[in-house]
Amino acid sequence: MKKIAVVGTGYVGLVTGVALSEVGHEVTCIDIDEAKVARMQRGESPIYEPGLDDVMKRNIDAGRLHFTTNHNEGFTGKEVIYIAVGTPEREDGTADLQYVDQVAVDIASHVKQDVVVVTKSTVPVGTNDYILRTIKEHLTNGVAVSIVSNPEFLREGNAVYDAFNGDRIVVGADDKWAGDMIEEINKPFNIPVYRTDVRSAEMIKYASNAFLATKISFINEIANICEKLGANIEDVSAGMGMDGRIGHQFLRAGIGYGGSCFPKDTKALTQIASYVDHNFELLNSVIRVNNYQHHILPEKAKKVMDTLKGKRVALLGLAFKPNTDDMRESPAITMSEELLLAGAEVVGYDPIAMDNARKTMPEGVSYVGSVEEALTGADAAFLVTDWDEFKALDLSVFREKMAQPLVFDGRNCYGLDQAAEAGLDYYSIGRAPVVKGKVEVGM
Ligand SMILES: NC(=O)C1=CN([C@@H]2O[C@H](COP(=O)(O)OP(=O)(O)OC[C@H]3O[C@@H](n4cnc5c(N)ncnc54)[C@H](O)[C@@H]3O)[C@@H](O)[C@H]2O)C=CC1
Ligand SMILES: O=C(O)[C@H]1O[C@H](OP(=O)(O)OP(=O)(O)OC[C@H]2O[C@@H](n3ccc(=O)[nH]c3=O)[C@H](O)[C@@H]2O)[C@H](O)[C@@H](O)[C@@H]1O
Repeated sequence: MKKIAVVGTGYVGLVTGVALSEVGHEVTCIDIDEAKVARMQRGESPIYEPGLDDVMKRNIDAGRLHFTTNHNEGFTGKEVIYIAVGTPEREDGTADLQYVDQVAVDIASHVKQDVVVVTKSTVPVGTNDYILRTIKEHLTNGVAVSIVSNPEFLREGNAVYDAFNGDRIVVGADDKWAGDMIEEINKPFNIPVYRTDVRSAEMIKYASNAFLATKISFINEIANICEKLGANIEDVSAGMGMDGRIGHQFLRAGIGYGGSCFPKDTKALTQIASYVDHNFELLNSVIRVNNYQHHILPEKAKKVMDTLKGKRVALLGLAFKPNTDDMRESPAITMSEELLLAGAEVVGYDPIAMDNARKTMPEGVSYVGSVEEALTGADAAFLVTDWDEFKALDLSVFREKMAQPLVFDGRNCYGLDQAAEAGLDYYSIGRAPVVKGKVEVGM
């Protein structure tokens, strides 16, 4: 079992540290955020992630998982250091590498023994070479350093499950012995390991996210066409997905992808391509389609309602997807900006993300503590996030609480017949509208 340091305790760093300790390694997680570290030392996860607290507490109690703000203390005696700091988007869409840069300097100033540096953060192709150069330039003693690219594929909300049941672990190493060491560390997970060189591993991460984003934009385009032609996107997706070459996953039409990674990684990949004079036309279109899709519910509402001015609109769900409190690039943000601009009164409710929503949503949105409160007196309801709580609703609540039962569903949470039976006026994605309790089949 190895002695490991993990730098950065966002989703990726914390889940990586917790998972490595769970399989028996001794792990110290380092973060510069003192409040966060204090919480983690008490066994509290700073992020909402189902199941994470339990595994975290178990390993702290077993003495295998530690947290510190001190790099020197964290790096002492460690054979392996994982980098898991953020690589956010700069204004021009490129990846901001300032945190990675800082970690490289931190490593160089503090390591006192030979070390393998493992990059978990999503970084542009060539960055690992650059990190290694930076470390070597700043080294204060003559230790040997090697670098491995080991990109992360976890999904927020499923992060603990993914850590132990992922489809593959990618190990990109140009030094075979360093790659062997990281493969060995990951053996207890029993997940297939894919070995490659550093640059290919870096590209696998961007290409995977870009491909999944492409599937989503593709199905959203098909949905928008279905709607005009009187076809049903749910049936179309199901029928397409039965082809094993296509698969069912990431064919759910909706209001476009959000979150901390697809939006930033798709833009970063178009920039990476542009450095080598390649215009990534397909991915540029994927991004454009997604931007349009974020506006699709307010656009529908503008068409159906005479005006949004003075109308009370309930937003059900604010997080970018269910089972997370992450608001980064949530479609709820663009949507509420547009509704407020059109003069609507916007009321938001989310089962988990309310605290983060208050920090990130536009000013002017008000918040309530339940679905019922959100719907009371509302002229329209927007389903933004497909939380189980909303999917399980007795649809009579819309008729009972709202000024009029007008529902715009961005996630196709309900069947058309179900909406019709409940007497809703119901507009969803890529399907026929339901008007006055009747499905308007055909064109
Ligand atoms: N969020 C996700 O689901 C996934 C993220 N990724 C990638 O993983 C990387 C990390 O993303 P998140 O976990 O969302 O990060 P995050 O942005 O939520 O957290 C990063 C953490 O690093 C800390 N930090 C910054 N500089 C530091 C330093 N010098 N020393 C110690 N700590 C430092 C910050 O205080 C913060 O707690 C990004 O490159 C992201 O693209 C990859 C797969 C999934
Ligand atoms: O690099 C990352 O950060 C991660 O990005 C995504 O994970 P995540 O953003 O947590 O969530 P997803 O479940 O992929 O959903 C992303 C967005 O796509 C949307 N989506 C997803 C699937 C679908 O069929 N339709 C659809 O609109 C979701 O609502 C959400 O807004 C990838 O799935 C992870 O493999 C990757 O590690």
